[in-house]
Amino acid sequence: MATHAVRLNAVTKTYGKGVHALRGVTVDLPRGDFTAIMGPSGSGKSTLLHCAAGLDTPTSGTVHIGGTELSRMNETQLTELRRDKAGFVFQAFNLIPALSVTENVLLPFRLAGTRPDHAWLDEVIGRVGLGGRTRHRPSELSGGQQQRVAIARALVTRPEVVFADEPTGALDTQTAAEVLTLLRQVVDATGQTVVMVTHDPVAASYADRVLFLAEGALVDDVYAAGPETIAQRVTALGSRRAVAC
Ligand SMILES: Nc1ncnc2c1ncn2[C@@H]1O[C@H](COP(=O)(O)OP(=O)(O)OP(=O)(O)O)[C@@H](O)[C@H]1O
Repeated sequence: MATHAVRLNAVTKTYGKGVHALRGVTVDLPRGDFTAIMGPSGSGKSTLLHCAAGLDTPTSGTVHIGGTELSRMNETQLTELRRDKAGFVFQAFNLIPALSVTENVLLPFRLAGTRPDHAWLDEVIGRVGLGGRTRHRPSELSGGQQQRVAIARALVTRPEVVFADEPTGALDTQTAAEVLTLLRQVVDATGQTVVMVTHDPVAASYADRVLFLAEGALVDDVYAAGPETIAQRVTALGSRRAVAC
């Protein structure tokens, strides 16, 4: 079995004729690791996440999720791969307003036409602390609770990896801390792999490893770092960029 959850090899992404969003990114994201991706606006964080998750296709290079290589897949195969092997958490929660908490969490099974494992469903809903709210609609929940529903939905299929794009971007500091603690617990308790894009050094400090991107290239990484160290590295990226310009 592959030791990496995700492997990128020499991944480039060029938009149109001249926007080099990724310039040859090579990185392994080991199973059971919580990785944060940081970098200035426009450095390629979301593009990297989207290429790693099969939401976008690299211009060149290869992406593996587990043992599966994505570049040879057609759109239908990629859709199935995303459904079976990836979970997604976005800044905007992306819940269906007319559905209850349980129905939102079960959505991946509804879309796939498969049966859920109800014991795991109950465990996931309990884990995110929504056991007493299963019949509520998203509008009856706080932002943090809605993001917990999205996290449960991302976990319920037992994906190879959970991709989170600014999951705390719409939350206040306290609620963000609760959501990040939850993600950390999920990684520690279940060995889940999480990859998270964030602008926030405090959010990134919950990760095992932080990757730093500048102008489409991986330029730095750090393990088990606190917010201050991470913030210093981000500042250093800014000056490196200014020098490069
Ligand atoms: N669909 C697209 N078409 C053209 N250019 C794009 C597209 N998506 C991204 N880009 C460009 O690619 C570069 C990287 O964008 P990306 O969104 O990955 O950066 P980011 O680091 O996630 O930025 P932010 O922190 O502002 O969200 C930017 O120059 C952006 O303008």
